[in-house]
Amino acid sequence: MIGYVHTAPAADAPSLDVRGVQFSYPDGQVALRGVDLTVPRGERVALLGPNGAGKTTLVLHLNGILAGGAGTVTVGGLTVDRDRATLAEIRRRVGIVFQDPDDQLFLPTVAEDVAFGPANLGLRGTELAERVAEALDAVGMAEHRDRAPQHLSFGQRRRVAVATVLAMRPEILVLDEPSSNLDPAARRELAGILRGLPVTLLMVTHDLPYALELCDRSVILDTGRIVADGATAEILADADLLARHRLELPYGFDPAMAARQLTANG
Ligand SMILES: Nc1ncnc2c1ncn2[C@@H]1O[C@H](COP(=O)(O)OP(=O)(O)OP(=O)(O)O)[C@@H](O)[C@H]1O
Repeated sequence: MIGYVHTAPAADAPSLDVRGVQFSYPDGQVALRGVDLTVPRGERVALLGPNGAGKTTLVLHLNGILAGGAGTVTVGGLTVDRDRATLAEIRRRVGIVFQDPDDQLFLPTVAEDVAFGPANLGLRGTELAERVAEALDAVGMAEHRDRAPQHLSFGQRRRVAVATVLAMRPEILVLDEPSSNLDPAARRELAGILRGLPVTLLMVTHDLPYALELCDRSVILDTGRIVADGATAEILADADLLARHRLELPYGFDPAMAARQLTANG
C-alpha cells in the first residue's frame, strides 16, 4: 500500500498515552478540556461517564478520526498525526469496535469481512488465511466463517466485528458499549472471550457491572475531564462519586460482593 509505514511498537512504550488533549467541535461545543490518560500494555481499562462526557470524542482521537485541538496521543510510542504516512499504522494499532456491528460488516461472508483489513495491509495467501483463522478462533466463530454476517445473531455479529479488528493484531482494542443489546448468555460469553485476549483493552461502557467483570481499572470522564482514575471495585463502591457523575449501579447490585465473587472465581 502506498505510503504505508509498518513499524513495531516500542517495547517499553505504553499502549496508549494521551497528553493534554483538548477539543472543541466546529460549532464551538467544548468536548475535551485537557485529558491525560496512560494505559500500560496488557491492561484493561473501563472508560465511564455520563452522556455527553466526551467518551466518544476521546475514542475518535485515538486513531486520528478527530484531531486539531491541543495535546498529543501516542500509541505504542507512535504519535497520532493525521498528516503523516504513519496514520495507516496508527489505525492498525488502534482497533475500534463500534457499538453497531453492522457498521463493520459489509461483505458476503464472515471470513471475507475478517480478511478485509489485513488484505488492505498487503497480506495474501497462507499468511492472510492464518490471520483470519486466528482472529475467528479467538472469538469462537471459526465454524461460521463461510456464513453471511446478516444471517448471524446480533451477539455473533458483535464477535465477528471484534475479529475484524483482532485480525489487524492491534496494540489496543477499543470497544464501544460491548455489552449493549446482548442477552445475558451472549454478554457472559463475550466477557469470557475478552478476558482471554492477550491485548490491551479500553472499553467505553455504561454497564458498570461489566466494567467490574472485565477491567481492574476504571476512569471516569465528565464534561471533558478525567475526574476519577482507580481500581474499578473502589470506584463502584464510592456512591457519592457515582452520584456526582450520574453513574448508577443496577438496583440491588453490590459491587463489594461482586468483586469478592469475581476474585473467588479467579
Ligand atoms: N458532531 C458534533 N458537533 C458538535 N458537538 C458535538 C458533536 N458530537 C458530540 N458533541 C458534543 O460534545 C460533547 C461530548 O460528546 P460525546 O459524544 O463525546 O460524549 P459521550 O461521553 O460519548 O456521550 P454518550 O455516553 O452519550 O455516548 C457533548 O457536549 C456533545 O453534545
